[in-house]
Amino acid sequence: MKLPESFKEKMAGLLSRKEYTSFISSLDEKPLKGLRFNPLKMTSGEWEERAPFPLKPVPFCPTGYYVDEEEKPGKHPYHLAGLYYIQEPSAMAPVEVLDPKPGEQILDLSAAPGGKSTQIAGKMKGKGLLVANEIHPKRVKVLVENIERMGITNAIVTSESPENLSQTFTGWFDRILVDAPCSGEGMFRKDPEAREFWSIQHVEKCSITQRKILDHAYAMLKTNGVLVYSTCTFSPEENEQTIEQLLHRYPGLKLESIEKGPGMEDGRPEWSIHQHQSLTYTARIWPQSGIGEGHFIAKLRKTEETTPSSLPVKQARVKKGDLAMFEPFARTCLNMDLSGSLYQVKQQLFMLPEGYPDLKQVNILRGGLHLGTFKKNRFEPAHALAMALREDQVQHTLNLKSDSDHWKPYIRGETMQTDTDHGWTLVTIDGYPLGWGKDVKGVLKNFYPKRLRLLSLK
Ligand SMILES: C[S@@+](CC[C@H](N)C(=O)[O-])C[C@H]1O[C@@H](n2cnc3c(N)ncnc32)[C@H](O)[C@@H]1O
Repeated sequence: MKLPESFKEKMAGLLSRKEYTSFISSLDEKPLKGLRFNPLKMTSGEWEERAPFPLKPVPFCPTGYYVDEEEKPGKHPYHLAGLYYIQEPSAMAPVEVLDPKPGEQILDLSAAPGGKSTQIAGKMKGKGLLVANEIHPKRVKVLVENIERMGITNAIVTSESPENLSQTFTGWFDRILVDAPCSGEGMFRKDPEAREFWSIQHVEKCSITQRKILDHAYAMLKTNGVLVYSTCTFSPEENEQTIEQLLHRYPGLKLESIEKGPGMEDGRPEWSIHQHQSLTYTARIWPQSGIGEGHFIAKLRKTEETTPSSLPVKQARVKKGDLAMFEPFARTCLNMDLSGSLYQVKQQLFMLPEGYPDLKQVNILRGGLHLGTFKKNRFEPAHALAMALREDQVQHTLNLKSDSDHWKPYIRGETMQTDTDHGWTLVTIDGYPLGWGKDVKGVLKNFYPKRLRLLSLK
């Protein structure tokens, strides 16, 4: 592999000769591919029964699997149904270290495209509140799509700088993940652009950004809260040195030891300025380990007393006339009660997650589960709602089978023939939702979102 000369020189200076040889030769091997099944939609037993290609478990992530190089998991309809998320295996490790629990308030500060947010949500089981934030306005759209595809109901998607977000959420979160923007050396096997873009100056620039992000993350953490910092790069400036400086700035933060399974190594105190031995508590994954492309992870706990912002819980609210449009839909289409937590923003209807705070100064792209849109005299359900339902929660389904090609016309946006007149119908693949159709007198009008039709057929 063609690598920047100054990168090679730097790594040769850091690693022993044996380590360097095995590191450099591993970069000539094929990158590892992986996916995580979605525990919000199925159990691991169901997944193992249904998995459409051969899989090998990722040792450090119970929902993670290695996928053979020749498989194309992005083309299977189970991907469209949100049954799994395609993710490089070592990127599955930080959320296992974060260890989110149902009912907690959790922030993913740099969340797009959503690999780690969707993993966090899987562990929260729909309980508590996940704030998935992405500063970049374009990238946040993909984040919303992935949150919706995976059927997540308890997330707010925001697009703010860490600085702005910390004005609202002082001392508020039980757990925060900072999966920082970095120089991406762990992407070298996967992404030629990462190799071309690399420079010593970029490493330095990233390390400055990371330090600023961490200052704001610290401010947003509760007393006793857990902060996990991760990067997909090898440079000490962005890893051990960033953590070392963070510990100097905040004596109230304590490093906690990460349990290392096979292939995970300790962080390197000798690569930091003050060589704190506790930096061995951090974890490194190297490509030569054979378990993933490369990551650095640190786990910290805040011991300093912090007064949390007092944020009032948002009150559910829908205009009476609009509610009268939603109710017939709910009565004739759903087998579940959604009333009580409904909230309206102009023509859009949402289901608020439990304990959803009233946020005035935050740019919110998705405040909970998008249920649908009030049109002229009718309610049209959202794709996000379809993706968050189970087939037993609706009255009418049209089930397509993944072992025939019948699902393809649906995701191309074509109408389909039925011999019924059921109205709103959940279209499923082997029983798992793909989207909505409206069945009127034997013809199912297609409501698979236009923006996804193109993506799905690529
Ligand atoms: C490594 S990626 C996140 C990947 C994501 N956690 C996942 O698992 O899918 C880092 C993210 O940080 C965002 N970012 C860039 N500059 C930032 C800043 N100053 N503050 C916060 N986030 C930033 C990038 O737009 C990018 O989406």
